Amino acid sequence: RETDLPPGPPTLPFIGNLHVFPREAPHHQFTEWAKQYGGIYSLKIGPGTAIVLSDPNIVKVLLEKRSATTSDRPSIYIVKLVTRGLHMGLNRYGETWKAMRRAAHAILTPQAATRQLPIQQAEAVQLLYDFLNTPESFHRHLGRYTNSAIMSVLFGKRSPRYETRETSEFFRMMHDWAALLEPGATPPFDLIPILKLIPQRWSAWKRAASRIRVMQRALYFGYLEDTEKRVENGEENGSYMEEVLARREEFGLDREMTAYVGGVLVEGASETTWSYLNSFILTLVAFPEAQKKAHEEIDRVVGQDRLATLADFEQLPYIRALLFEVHRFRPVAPLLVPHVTTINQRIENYIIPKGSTIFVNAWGILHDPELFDDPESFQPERYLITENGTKPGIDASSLKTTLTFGVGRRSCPGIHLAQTSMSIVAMNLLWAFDFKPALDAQGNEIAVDLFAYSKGVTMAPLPFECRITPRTGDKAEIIRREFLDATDVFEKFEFGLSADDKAFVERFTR
Ligand code: HEM
Repeated sequence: RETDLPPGPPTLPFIGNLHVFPREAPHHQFTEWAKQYGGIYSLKIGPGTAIVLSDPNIVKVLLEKRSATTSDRPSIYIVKLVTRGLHMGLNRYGETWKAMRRAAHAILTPQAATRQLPIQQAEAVQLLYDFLNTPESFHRHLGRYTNSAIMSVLFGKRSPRYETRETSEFFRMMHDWAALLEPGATPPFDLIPILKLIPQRWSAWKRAASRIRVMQRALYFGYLEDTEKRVENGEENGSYMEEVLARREEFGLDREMTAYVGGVLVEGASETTWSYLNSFILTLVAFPEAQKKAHEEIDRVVGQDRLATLADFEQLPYIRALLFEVHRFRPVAPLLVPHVTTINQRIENYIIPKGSTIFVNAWGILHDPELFDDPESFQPERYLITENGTKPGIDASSLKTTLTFGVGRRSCPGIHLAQTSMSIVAMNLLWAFDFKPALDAQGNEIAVDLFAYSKGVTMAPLPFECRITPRTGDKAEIIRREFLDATDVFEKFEFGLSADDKAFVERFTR
């Protein structure tokens, strides 16, 4: 380890800290090391350097104030093989990324999220309807909802069922793509470049990369062509990609870039929102007291006779606090997505060399007992006491409630859309249902496991069971009626449905 670097675990010759680098749920080990080495420490990965930040003040200085020079991403060979430099979320910081990001910003404004409220609200109604009919499949319903909602606002085309081709094929592709990106899933091409020369016929990873590339392109170009056809037929429905297509030249996007802007936004939105909403339900089941308070609040403000709308959200401080607490308690991306510095950075008395990978240990920050009272306990109230949930009386102004959406120029462009859609869904799920532990054969409650999570770069609850029941018979009736009333909104987003999709849709509207 170079003498100017922040401290870190002892290294071995050549490999540095590679032998102790955690392969599963790295945020836990990163948080343990933070206790030992502090809010900024370093890891040597062969000749390269990784810096781990667990101090919100240092995160603010390095990633926010110096965002112009800390917004690169690591160069990952397998990403290049699959996307050839077209992935906004994983691309290096450069002209292609800038053009894509410009387009994403132009369409994902808070006002645009409001314009898309009718379809978001209608998709949430279908979610309630699906929960009502087959509550045991809630995990799948959430998957359909998140994918269909983002597909509707981006490409103007919804998926009435999880089995609808666009949704099921998308999740199949994402499953394989995420598996390929997991640390350790491929040989260390980036550390030992000679491995890149292995021919495809001897390399299962290269074959997987080619297969995923084909699937990804078929989906993303397919979405785009469907939108173009709709526009040609005069069937615009205000979807965001209609605007991107119209302003393509202004944004500096060629056809490949345009298809990938849309596709990568669907990637960014689907699994994150899905995993967040699963954590939301998991915590409601695990913490009945919090659920009771949220129920009381929504009954007081919204009443029994109508669904909740975004206009109610401001009147629901406890539910807003509950949503922040879910982000804190189980952040979707506990280490965000790694950044890379493009110049040498001097910070405290250290020098971080150009090209170092920077991990923001969001998990460590949000579970730091110096910042949060009893951080392992679930307490929405903490966000009613201080704005960012930290202990009263300490100076934690560098820490924003949006940390889980990233920092600086690479922070999440979908934040407004995500917050709007998750607020609508969370309010209405609380309005409509009780969430209770599943029962075993003897009728005893089975406690949910708050630690049963996937162990990769993002964390999602492993499938769990629970009992979801409508809170009153009237509410069940209101949901059925609202679902029928949503037909008019849905129709503008239903194109090219398969025979099975059509049969499904017609069953309810006839
Ligand atoms: C619960 C919901 C979501 C969470 C927790 C989340 C979180 C994140 C995080 C942590 C990052 C990396 C930030 C960084 O590097 O500093 C990110 C990036 C990104 N997110 Fe989200 N996100 C969510 C929803 C969405 C939605 C709805 C969209 C699309 C509409 C989206 C699209 C993206 C994209 C394209 C990037 C890459 C940005 C870049 O590298 O320039 N995300 N998100």
